Amino acid sequence: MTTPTQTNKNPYLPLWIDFTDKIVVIFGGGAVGERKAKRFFEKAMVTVVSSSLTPTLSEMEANDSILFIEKDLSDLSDGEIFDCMSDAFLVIAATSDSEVNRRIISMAKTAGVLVNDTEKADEVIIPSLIERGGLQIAISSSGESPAVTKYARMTIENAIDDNLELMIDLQNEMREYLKTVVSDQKKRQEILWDIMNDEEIWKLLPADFEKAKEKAMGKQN
Ligand SMILES: C[C@@]1(CC(=O)O)c2cc3[nH]c(cc4nc(cc5[nH]c(cc(n2)[C@H]1CCC(=O)O)[C@@](C)(CC(=O)O)[C@@H]5CCC(=O)O)C(CC(=O)O)=C4CCC(=O)O)c(CCC(=O)O)c3CC(=O)O
Ligand SMILES: NC(=O)C1=CN([C@@H]2O[C@H](COP(=O)(O)OP(=O)(O)OC[C@H]3O[C@@H](n4cnc5c(N)ncnc54)[C@H](O)[C@@H]3O)[C@@H](O)[C@H]2O)C=CC1
Repeated sequence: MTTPTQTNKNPYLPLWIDFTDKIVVIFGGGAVGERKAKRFFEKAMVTVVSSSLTPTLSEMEANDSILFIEKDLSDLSDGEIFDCMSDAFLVIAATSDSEVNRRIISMAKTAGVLVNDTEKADEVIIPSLIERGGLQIAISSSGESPAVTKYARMTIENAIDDNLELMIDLQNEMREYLKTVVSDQKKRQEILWDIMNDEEIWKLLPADFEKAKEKAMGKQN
């Protein structure tokens, strides 16, 4: 019998997770560990376990942006590695020693902690990310070509309207306001799309937000 999951060969799905107060433990403080630390440090609590750090990671440690545990992982027992990841929500295996990475991944799986393998697409993939205020676009090639993922990010960044963040602010204010004055959801939806498709509002946004809002307010009549 064929189930829907069996016909869909790509097993990945994106999720948006709130990382506040979550612990991310990155093993390996090289170029890749640094890129991953930059992704997470403003949202989560990041610990880097490594025998060395890049200059940028050292600076981040000095600023208390990350916690650094200086260890040669080859010298550690399984128990000691477990201790490093015991409170983690996500573990990232990013050392240049493949054997060490395999050990970390197998231990994280045993401990039931989510794990990102930087050497191949495994349980968790770290995507490319575009952020414009509340809007986030995550991109992945399911591990098939990180270069294409990066290229797609740059292409999409160039295609995004510069004023998207301002439109998000306006839409957010308008949708909250409309909920209080227009009881019919379909009508609210129509008004919001009317605002979105108004060239003049897009032009007003960077010049005069209040004027753009005035014009948007006029749409409810
Ligand atoms: C599976 C994955 C594991 C993971 O989650 O880390 C992984 C694996 C590997 N990447 C490798 C190489 C490169 N990685 C990049 C860039 C990024 N890699 C990222 C994610 C991922 N990389 C995950 C899959 C993502 C997906 O699904 O598409 C991004 C999106 C996020 C981030 O890391 O921040 C970030 C772009 C950020 C941005 O700028 O937008 C470039 C581009 C460049 O720098 O030019 C290159 C060189 C070119 C190339 O090889 O394509 C190698 C070594 C290959 C070798 O030995 O030859 C492996 C191991 C392997 O798979 O062989
Ligand atoms: N996912 C991705 O985007 C990419 C992944 N890779 C993979 O990422 C891994 C790391 O690559 P880079 O950061 O460029 O290497 P790197 O050489 O810049 O850094 C490796 C780090 O691991 C640490 N390390 C190595 N052995 C250790 C041990 N026994 N104990 C403690 N720390 C140890 C080193 O001190 C160093 O900080 C490689 O396995 C590579 O295949 C490479 C490029 C991109």
